[in-house]
Amino acid sequence: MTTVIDGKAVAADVVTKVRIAAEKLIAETGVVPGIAVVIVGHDPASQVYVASKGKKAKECGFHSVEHALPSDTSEADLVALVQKLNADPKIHGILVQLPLPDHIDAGKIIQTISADKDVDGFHFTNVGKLGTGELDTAFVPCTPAGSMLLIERALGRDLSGLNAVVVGRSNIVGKPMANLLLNANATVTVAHSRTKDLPALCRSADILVAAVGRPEMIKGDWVKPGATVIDVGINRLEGGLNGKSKLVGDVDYGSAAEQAGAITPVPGGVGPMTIALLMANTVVSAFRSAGQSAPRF
Ligand SMILES: Nc1nc(=O)c2c([nH]1)NC[C@@H]1CN(c3ccc(C(=O)N[C@@H](CCC(=O)O)C(=O)O)cc3)C=[N+]21
Repeated sequence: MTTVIDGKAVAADVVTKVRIAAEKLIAETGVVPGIAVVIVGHDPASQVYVASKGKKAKECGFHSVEHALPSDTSEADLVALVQKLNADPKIHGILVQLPLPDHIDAGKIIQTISADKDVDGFHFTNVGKLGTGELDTAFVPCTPAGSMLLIERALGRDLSGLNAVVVGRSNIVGKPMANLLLNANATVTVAHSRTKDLPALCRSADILVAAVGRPEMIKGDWVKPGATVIDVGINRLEGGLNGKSKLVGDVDYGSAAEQAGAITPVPGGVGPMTIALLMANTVVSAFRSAGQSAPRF
């Protein structure tokens, strides 16, 4: 029987733990975890994510601010805002929603965020700490960290001896995902558009993570029977029911679910975990700033 991994339920568990940790920190130190989300421009999908981040932050009892800037905001003005947030003692987590407009150098903005408040885990310091296994003081990117929690829950055991294949090599998902799996003792292969015989490689995976951004690319006959399949893709397709758009992953869910031992749906899989781990990283940041040992998630 295939297990459908309930990302929404696991995310709700994580959010409850975050709220309890936040209450404890507030009671013991008076420090209220604070998050700032910055969005430039009007991309409707981005606005939806930013709104749900604000809502979850309130649920966790955080101080939460949102800066919605016009699409013609200059790079210098955005740098100045990030510097102001870096210096603001009420803010423990800063997230600048990506992608940014073309006239702004996203890399420069990310490196301007203080590594201690980089709850996205994109700053070189945090990338380096993940790469060297310094997970106690790193911030790990939210989507791979959330995917890892789903994998651990689905398997309920150490990953030693298991083959993991990550399809996609982005800095945001593929590369950090590979590092996390390697840290957990899996044998990891990272595949991408130039990989030879991708279906055969995928069939070798006990853990298959799809993060390519191509709707329904990974088919059922690419999945090893019993494998754990994590679908990071969020692709909005036109022509769903009643002319509404339809959300699909990078995995062809119908055929893959027939092979997989456990599989994440889209929506309701990795997406809610991303937001939950953002809250977790923010409360951890607040604990660190108060000189307290941070909870683990
Ligand atoms: N600096 C930065 N950090 C991010 O983490 C970041 C970002 N920029 N830019 C955009 C992407 C996208 N992202 C998602 C978060 C939650 C869902 C999510 O909750 N999805 C729901 C469905 C939502 C829907 O219906 O659209 C689900 O999969 O069930 C999706 C996508 C975070 N991102």
